Amino acid sequence: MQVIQVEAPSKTYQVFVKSGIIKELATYIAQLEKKPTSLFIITDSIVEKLYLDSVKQSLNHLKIYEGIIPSGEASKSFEQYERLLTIALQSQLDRHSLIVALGGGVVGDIAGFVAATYMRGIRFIQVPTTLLAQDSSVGGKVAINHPLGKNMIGAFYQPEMVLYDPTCFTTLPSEELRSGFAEVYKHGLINDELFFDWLHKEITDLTNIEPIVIEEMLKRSIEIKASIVKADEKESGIRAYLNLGHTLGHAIEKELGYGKMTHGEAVTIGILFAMNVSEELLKCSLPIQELKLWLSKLGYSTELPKILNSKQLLNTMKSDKKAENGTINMVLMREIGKVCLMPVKESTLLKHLEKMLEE
Ligand SMILES: NC(=O)c1ccc[n+]([C@@H]2O[C@H](COP(=O)([O-])OP(=O)(O)OC[C@H]3O[C@@H](n4cnc5c(N)ncnc54)[C@H](O)[C@@H]3O)[C@@H](O)[C@H]2O)c1
Ligand SMILES: O=C(O)C(=O)C[C@@H](O)[C@H](O)[C@H](O)COP(=O)(O)O
Ligand SMILES: [Zn+2]
Repeated sequence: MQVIQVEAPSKTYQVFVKSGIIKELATYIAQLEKKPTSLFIITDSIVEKLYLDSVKQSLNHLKIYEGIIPSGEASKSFEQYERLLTIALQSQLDRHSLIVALGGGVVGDIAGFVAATYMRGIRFIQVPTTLLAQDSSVGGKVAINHPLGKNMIGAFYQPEMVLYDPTCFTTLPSEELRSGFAEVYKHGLINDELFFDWLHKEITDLTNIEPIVIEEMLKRSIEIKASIVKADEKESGIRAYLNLGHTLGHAIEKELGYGKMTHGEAVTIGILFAMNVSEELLKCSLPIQELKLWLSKLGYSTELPKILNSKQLLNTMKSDKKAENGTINMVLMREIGKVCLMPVKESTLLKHLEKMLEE
């Protein structure tokens, strides 16, 4: 078992990575300082069928309620948020109840936001089932989307613990593996060249990764995220680096319609875009072609979908949470492992968007 400690200023907690851990929830819940009065398991319609029974297996001595949302990004909505709160109220959850977020980033984000706001905040634990969730389950960003922008309504609210079972990856479709892996190699690009080089060498087929490599990959990726969250929990500085590729990535997700392209695949296009802009503004040379080749071999599309419109994308990018007074701030790369946050002129962005749309 790998145990990674997250020392966020507001709370210290542990991420346990262990095959089969979803069947041992009761053991971990018993370690909480105060026993929960009831559990509210929030999951989605696909994960419910695959894993809910296994999770419930060890929990039969506790009062359990369930909230199932439809699978997919469109569920990070006001409608599902209200529905979950209604179930919580009807089930008479109290301040000592515990929310269990069983699923990927969508479930983790909405369930965490329910936990953060129900009766002004009750405890929750993350039980991630996707590769992407090595990012989303750690660090306490919880949110829902607004029709006008991604993750616009949310909070910083840390879980009590994260119980991560990598055997869940065996049922993940390949596009979801790609989505998750984007947030893994992103951690290498922003913080650790050696890790990025190791990934580049080891990962040649996302559907066939040795368990030992998965374990190492999760450990290092979560350590990087934890170290950044420790230094800057509420994103007043370096936490913004975790947003590499997201200024455009989030705009792509919103413009295509939530759920049309996976988060990580949109972020990948956003990362390539940020690298193009970085080369111009920081006068650096980045291995863009090499990265594109590797990503294409892994099945990623590295092109901006042609149905998108550059001006519309730019307009959406202006409402990115890193923008200040209408100026877009982007995470740019100086070299692998070294990034910075910089204001970028609209004309520069538009030029690179148009160039990418012509490719
Ligand atoms: N809070 C954060 O710090 C943070 C970080 C990164 C991403 N995110 C958010 O996370 C979301 C994306 O998360 P995601 O990629 O996990 O998406 P997701 O939760 O929608 O899961 C992807 C798909 O896989 C299915 N699924 C989940 N686990 C499965 C399993 N083990 N086997 C088979 N199918 C399974 C789901 O039903 C869904 O259809 C986005 O909304 C993104 O904005 C948040
Ligand atoms: O944890 C963070 O900080 C991140 O930025 C991680 C991102 O991968 C994630 O997609 C996050 O939800 C984006 O946050 P947002 O503040 O840009 O909505
Ligand atoms: Zn992300």
